[in-house]
Amino acid sequence: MRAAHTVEQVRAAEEVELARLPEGALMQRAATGLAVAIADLLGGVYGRRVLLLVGSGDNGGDALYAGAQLARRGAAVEAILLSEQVHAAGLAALLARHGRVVDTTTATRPDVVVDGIVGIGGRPGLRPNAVEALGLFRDVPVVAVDVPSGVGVDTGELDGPHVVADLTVTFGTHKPCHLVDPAASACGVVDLVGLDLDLPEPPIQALQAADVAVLVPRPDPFAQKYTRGVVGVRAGSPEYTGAAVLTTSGASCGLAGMVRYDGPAADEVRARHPGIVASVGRVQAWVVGPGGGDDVDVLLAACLADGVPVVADAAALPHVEPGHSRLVLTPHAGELASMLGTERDAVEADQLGHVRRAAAHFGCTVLLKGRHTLIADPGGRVRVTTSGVPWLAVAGAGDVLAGVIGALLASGLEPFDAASVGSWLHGAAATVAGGGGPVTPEGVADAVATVVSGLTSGLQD
Ligand SMILES: NC(=O)C1=CN([C@@H]2O[C@H](COP(=O)(O)OP(=O)(O)OC[C@H]3O[C@@H](n4cnc5c(N)ncnc54)[C@H](OP(=O)(O)O)[C@@H]3O)[C@@H](O)[C@H]2O)[C@@H](O)CC1
Ligand SMILES: [K+]
Repeated sequence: MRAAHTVEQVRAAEEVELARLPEGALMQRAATGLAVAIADLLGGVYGRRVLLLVGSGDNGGDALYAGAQLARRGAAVEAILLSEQVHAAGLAALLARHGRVVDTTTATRPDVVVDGIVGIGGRPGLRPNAVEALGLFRDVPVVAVDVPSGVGVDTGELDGPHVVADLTVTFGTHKPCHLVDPAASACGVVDLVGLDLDLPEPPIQALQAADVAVLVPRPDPFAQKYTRGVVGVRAGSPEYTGAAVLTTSGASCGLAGMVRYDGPAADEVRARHPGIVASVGRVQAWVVGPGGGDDVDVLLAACLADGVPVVADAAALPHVEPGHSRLVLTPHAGELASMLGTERDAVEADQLGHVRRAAAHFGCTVLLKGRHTLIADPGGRVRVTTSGVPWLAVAGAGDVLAGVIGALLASGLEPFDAASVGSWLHGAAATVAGGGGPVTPEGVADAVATVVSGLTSGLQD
């Protein structure tokens, strides 16, 4: 599990550790991890040129100490000081190793720029002198210390100028900005240097393959199709039969024991999946909405009246009312904006805030689709999916996702787990299906079983 903690949580944990350790020890640990990561990126140290951008706080201190370590190993290290006051001991360490203080007119072209402008104490945005310094060598790789300066650390928002890093070396734990877009897209690769902090339960997590392997349902030896769960799909309309085929393809990923289809595209659905039963009967979960027509409000009400968990997607979303705790809503940013009475841009700019608001308002699990899909429960807990690929942004992929989540609900997973596991599998399936290239939604649906078998093969009793 990759965990992200808020600035307040990190500060509290650091305070305990700072009181326990000799002065400066924690920062030295951070700086050493940073220096190692920079050396890895450069493929060596001796003779490399490093430019440090140093702000007024301890983030600049980390950069200065790491610079001193690199200078000791033969790098030519220069520092632009962006504040009259910088970390004095860090600066002394750098100067003692023959590092040089320069300005924007005297800096030499470096092999790497190290962003030590601000860390977790920073406010969003950058001051003009930082913007100027960052503009000096635009094509040189940037390593951000702890966070790319200027991003909203706790919110994942980008409000004003900010660093765009190739690598971010963070300390102790991830922060929300490392996982949540749009800020996560400014982090590049994120490298975590452990500090042995005693941290509380993280408010934000990103499932990893090992976590999904534990959560994914596995049939017991005496399972039969009904005990594994039946998922019902009410999707498609005479105009949109494809949505019915794709939603049932997701539902047929093999994670539930049986799929029922109730809608106008039964012939198309059965042509692709002969095992699907096209009649109404008992189900353990419903998926409703993809490609839905005029009667989608009636169908949603019928699904909810069954008292089983429901995935509401696409055309069903505008008809959802608060108060159904076993509901999973799966909007994209535009749909969520309509549901909350705001603009798409506002949702995209503050994805974490809006998904949490929606989960609290509707009192159920909400999954906001995006590059890093977010899943929130009404209590504010959030999971982030980082397994996807850009090729997954393709028409029909959302129908497949709704089907996969429906299958997981039918198999007995709780809504928050079903949504986050389904989203992770969907992303991983796109990676498998595309092999690094384009994917079709059908290909993604077919690849879910391969991903699950890869996960569970190591867990057989
Ligand atoms: N605690 C620990 O044990 C460890 C901490 N560690 C490290 O410390 C970092 C946190 O350090 P920190 O608390 O000194 O805050 P930090 O982010 O460097 O600077 C804040 C100062 O910058 C300023 N400022 C604010 N916004 C700004 C902006 N947009 N643009 C420009 N300037 C801005 C503002 O000062 P002002 O100039 O406004 O007076 C503010 O006081 C953390 O990220 C990690 O790297 C590691 O070594 C591990 C051990
Ligand atoms: K930084």
